[in-house]
Amino acid sequence: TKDNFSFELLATDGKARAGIFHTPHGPIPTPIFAPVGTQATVKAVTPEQLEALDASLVLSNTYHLYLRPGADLVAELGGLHQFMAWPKPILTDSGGFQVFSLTGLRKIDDDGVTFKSYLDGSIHRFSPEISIAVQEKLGADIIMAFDECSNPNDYAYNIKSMERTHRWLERCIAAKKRNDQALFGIVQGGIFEDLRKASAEFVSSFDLPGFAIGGLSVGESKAEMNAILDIVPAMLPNNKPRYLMGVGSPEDLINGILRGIDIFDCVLPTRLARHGAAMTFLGRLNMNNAIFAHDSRPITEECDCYACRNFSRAYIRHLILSKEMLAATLLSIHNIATLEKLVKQSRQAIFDGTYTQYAENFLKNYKTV
Ligand SMILES: CC#C[C@H]1NC(N)=Nc2cc3[nH]c(NC)nc3cc21
Ligand SMILES: [Zn+2]
Repeated sequence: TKDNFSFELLATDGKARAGIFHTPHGPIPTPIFAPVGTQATVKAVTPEQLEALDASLVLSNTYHLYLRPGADLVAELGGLHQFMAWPKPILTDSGGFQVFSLTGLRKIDDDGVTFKSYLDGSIHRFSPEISIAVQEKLGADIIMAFDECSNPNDYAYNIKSMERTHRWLERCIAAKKRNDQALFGIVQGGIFEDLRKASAEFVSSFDLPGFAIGGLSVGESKAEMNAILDIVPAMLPNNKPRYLMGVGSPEDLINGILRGIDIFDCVLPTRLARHGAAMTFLGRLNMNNAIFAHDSRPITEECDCYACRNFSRAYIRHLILSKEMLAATLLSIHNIATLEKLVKQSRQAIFDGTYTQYAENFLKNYKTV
């Protein structure tokens, strides 16, 4: 794994960092936002459009692809990069979060979990070894440790599930066979600083190519998330990428970068798009709104994405009201472009040593819904 992956820390500005994470499928400039392609597609967006958006990392999900079409089929067809025609870096989540959040969990024990398929209710088993084997068949560049995702507020249970997640990390490391995939450990511990410290120290004790902060963006308050982010990143090795799972909105990205996070992923830009909402640096625009009926302007004047270069707000509103599929494509392109622009501007500000001002200015103008 060593020679396939390396993290170059190029600049810091306070806790904010700018770098490059080198992978077998190319470099990932950080800070970076990764669109989510749960079932081996970023919904409503083609790989060609993602390339045009300068996306450099795309996520897919082990849980979903294991259930359909099956990891063996993906491997038979050349692995995820060939299967979804995405030649750049891919990250797969381990199924840890999904089996706990998406399905009626049947049973959890120290060996693994038994769960029901969200597709047909059939019974399946996941364990650290099974998750790693599936992720090795899928072939992503970055793979995640199999962790237990517990209620972030239950102290006693968090101790138990953190211990289990730590045992499972050791089993993931032992089960790994490929050396062209980077296994990221996941720091747990809910909203509890002492547990987070214990988890960060344990996970950091392994020489892994990168580290994720899990257990956030699972319903805790922004204040609770920021309090954890005020302390955890600095507990992780400075020379490895830090990945905040499932985050987030524009303001979450800014707050995460300010606290030393390098990699983000979230379904928000594409999910909002499918519900007719456009992301802007000032907040969200609900494109269904009648105020846009005669509005010939692009979604935002400053955006140079394909949607803003070619279409008016009135046209996009028409597509939404007509339930045309192009609405989801244009708004997804725009929303992904918006988050990629945010992280690109952040990276430049970190090189310029002006990130604090950039972040303050952004948060002042941004109206959280
Ligand atoms: C507890 C825990 C945990 C983390 N564990 C794994 N494997 N994946 C995650 C995905 C997430 N998505 C969101 N929010 C949308 N929070 C996440 C947290 C995790
Ligand atoms: Zn745009």
